[in-house]
Amino acid sequence: MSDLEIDRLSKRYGKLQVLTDCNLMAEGGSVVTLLGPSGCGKTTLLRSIAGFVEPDAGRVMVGGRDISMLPPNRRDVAYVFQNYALFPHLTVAQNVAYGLTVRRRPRAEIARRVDEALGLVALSDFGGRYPKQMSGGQQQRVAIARALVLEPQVLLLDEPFNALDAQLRLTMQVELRKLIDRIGITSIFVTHDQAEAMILSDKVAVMHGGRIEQLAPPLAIYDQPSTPFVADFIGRANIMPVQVRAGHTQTPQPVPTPRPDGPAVMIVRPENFEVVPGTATGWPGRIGFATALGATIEYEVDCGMPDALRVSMARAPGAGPLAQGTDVTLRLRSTDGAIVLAGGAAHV
Ligand SMILES: Nc1ncnc2c1ncn2[C@@H]1O[C@H](COP(=O)(O)OP(=O)(O)OP(=O)(O)O)[C@@H](O)[C@H]1O
Repeated sequence: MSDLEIDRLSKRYGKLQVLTDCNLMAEGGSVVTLLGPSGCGKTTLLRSIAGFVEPDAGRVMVGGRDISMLPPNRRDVAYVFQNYALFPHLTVAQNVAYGLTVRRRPRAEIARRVDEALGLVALSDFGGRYPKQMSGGQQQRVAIARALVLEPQVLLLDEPFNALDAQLRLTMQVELRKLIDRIGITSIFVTHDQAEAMILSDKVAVMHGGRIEQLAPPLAIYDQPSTPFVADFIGRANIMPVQVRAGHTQTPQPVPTPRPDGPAVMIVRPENFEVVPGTATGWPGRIGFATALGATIEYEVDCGMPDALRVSMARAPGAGPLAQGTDVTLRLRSTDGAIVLAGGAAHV
């Protein structure tokens, strides 16, 4: 159960700065997810931990030991690839045994550890099969067993569920989280799927343009995003320019904030707005789009801002949405739930 620490890691390819001053701490036995849009540097950071990429600056420490200078096979970390990378001509057991075989472990030890690893991923009876005789989810479990058999200090997983359909993906996410809890291995997981990050992670590192913009537990990121980009990437967000004066936003419902006077950005989650017909205290607007999704009703309300404001309200049994074109007022359910950040939303 070793801690993993990344200290001011940077990497550039030619003129392209791919990682800038990345800091990250994963406590022993916890799962940290690297989450961000395509090209933000997630895989490069993961590969730097594994030793497949040589950073220009910074350190990687496992259990307090600096492993930055070690080759990949001496780092005590295991890597699960997106496409499983199983050897088709080897059986499941031989695939799982591979890393131990090249390390020339005694045969009896290999047999015991392969049995244990297959047991961990609930594939004890499948050792004699070939990869092509297994489903996608089973092949992914073989790939995970092949990593775990090495008993690494750190498990690195690069979008391991990409090839699976939505239902199986969800099952595998839950299974993987339970497995990691059971064996208590520090794990770093790459995904661009925010729901996956919420399910799997103790902490999420939201990456943007080669930087880690926020590192925090998933709900803390949802409730207290540190930048408009993070707010928009995790869940849905209404992002509104506002003015702050004397500790409050100058908005129809003033929101208290410690920010100094001047321009700021207010973030309101769609479920923190409610639509009330007619005029009241709040943002006056007109319903531009309404749809009932079963459990919720979703509105887009034109309040004279560049973007319509989005609202998500619980649907009472039998109730339908208000008609498009209805004049309404948007109200905050909770001023505490509105987030006020420093001004200059240009980087959203
Ligand atoms: N070996 C390389 N040489 C040059 N540029 C590279 C190399 N590897 C990655 N890059 C560039 O670095 C940037 C980050 O790539 P990376 O694969 O880390 O992103 P990512 O966040 O994992 O993206 P995705 O979600 O699409 O896999 C991209 O612009 C990519 O083109």
